[in-house]
Amino acid sequence: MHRITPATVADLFDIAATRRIEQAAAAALPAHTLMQRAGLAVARLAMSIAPHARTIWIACGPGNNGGDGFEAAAQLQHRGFMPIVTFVGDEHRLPPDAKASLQRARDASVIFAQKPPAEYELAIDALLGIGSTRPPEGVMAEWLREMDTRGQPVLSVDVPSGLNADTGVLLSGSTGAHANTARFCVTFLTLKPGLFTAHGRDAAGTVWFDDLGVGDTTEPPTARLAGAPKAQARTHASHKGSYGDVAVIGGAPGMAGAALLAGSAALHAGAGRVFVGLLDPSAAPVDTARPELMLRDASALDLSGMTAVCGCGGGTDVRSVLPRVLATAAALVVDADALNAIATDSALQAQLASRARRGRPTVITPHPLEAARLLGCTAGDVQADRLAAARQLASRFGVVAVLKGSGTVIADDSGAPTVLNLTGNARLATAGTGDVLAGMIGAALAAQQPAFEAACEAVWRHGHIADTWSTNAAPLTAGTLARQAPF
Ligand SMILES: NC(=O)C1=CN([C@@H]2O[C@H](COP(=O)(O)OP(=O)(O)OC[C@H]3O[C@@H](n4cnc5c(N)ncnc54)[C@H](OP(=O)(O)O)[C@@H]3O)[C@@H](O)[C@H]2O)[C@@H](O)CC1
Ligand SMILES: [K+]
Repeated sequence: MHRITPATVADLFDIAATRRIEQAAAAALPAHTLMQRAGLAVARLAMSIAPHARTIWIACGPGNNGGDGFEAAAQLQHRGFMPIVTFVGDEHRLPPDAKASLQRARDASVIFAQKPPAEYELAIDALLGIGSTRPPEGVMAEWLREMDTRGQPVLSVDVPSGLNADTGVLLSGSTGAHANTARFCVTFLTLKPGLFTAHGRDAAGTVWFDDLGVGDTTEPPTARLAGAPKAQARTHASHKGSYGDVAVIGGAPGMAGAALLAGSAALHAGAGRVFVGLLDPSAAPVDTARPELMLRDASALDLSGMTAVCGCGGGTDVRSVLPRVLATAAALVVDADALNAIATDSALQAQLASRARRGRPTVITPHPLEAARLLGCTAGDVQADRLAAARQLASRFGVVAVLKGSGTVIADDSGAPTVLNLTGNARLATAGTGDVLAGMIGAALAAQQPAFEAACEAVWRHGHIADTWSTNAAPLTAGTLARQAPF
């Protein structure tokens, strides 16, 4: 069993693949072995989360997830803890593994109760796993709410109950995201994408993985965790030309700050030279705080040898420069208002899609609403399946798509597994952090990194700054974030 961190490199598998892996493994082992291993893993993690616990509430559901809970109860009872099981379901309709584990819990003299204990030190959620098909309701929903509000740590078995393990969507009725409840999840056989995006990260908390001794699989992964990027060594004899030129195009009247933030981020992320082409004709000719940034009129920049970062603070004015940017930029990051302009203009969409055919790398960085506009759907549709939405964007426009949000998704149209990013936190929920990310990706592209790798690495580093920001330090603003951009 090991803990998943932002440094973890691992494949992720959807529910269908997990079922196939489970079936193959179960067929090769004596009956009930997998569930006994799963229950033991739950008990071990429970003991390490709450070593001094006396009472442990285990809520068990009607399927094999509940079976894992019964098995954990038996194990904890043998180790001198007091597990109290509440069960919702029909004992006679339990699957065979779960039925056997229920018997083992009874044989171990585990206490079964109708209601959760008045006092407990840890709750184990074994209500629903990957077989969750609809929103939990009735007593199940009540117990999930109770776990969420009692303030004691919660350990989810396999997946938080009610969470779709493929998409990370939490079906209504369960909450799972109460900020004051410490949450843990031990997941079995495979890591599931839904644990790491949409509601998944809040609902699961700290994730542990146990392959139940099954080892590697030949199943193709659904997605992957890419881990920490390697530090980029720079040769001594390199010069500013070695790291390329970035041109930020944006900053319509009143919004110069967004373009300057992206420029600052590109600079700190190691770009050789950074130009900022402002769309505001009355903008100051120099940014005295960052004199390294070369401010220009957007229309005066020759982008043919540059990486353009287009859209930051672009307003509606960015529309007029987009045809030239899409046609001429050697490499391109399309962000914010440039994405909104493209979403409403089929000619610009065709131009964007034509870049791949011309061998020009392009990364787009939408948040869910921008993604929805590009796909002609709602933000809710995008959030309902973030991996699918990112893949659709990538294939429709021939780009690398970075779908921002909790568990940023990075997809391209090469057929390579989609990447889910594990860095970042709510410190990034402040204005301008998206501009900083666009600038960081721009710097990586300008240094000739392949677009998918550039996007994955910049997203990881951007989130890592927020993750390692000291709680005693001043709040992390976008300006500070840009200055921390590492290379
Ligand atoms: N077999 C093994 O050896 C191993 C199994 N493992 C464990 O098994 C888990 C998968 O087990 P599973 O397939 O039985 O699915 P699970 O999530 O328990 O629920 C299915 C039941 O819930 C019901 N149900 C669904 N939604 C509901 C709702 N909202 N409210 C109420 N009921 C609802 C559904 O009913 P139905 O939809 O059919 O009406 C069905 O009865 C997996 O996540 C892992 O923990 C691992 O330990 C590896 C070893
Ligand atoms: K569960």
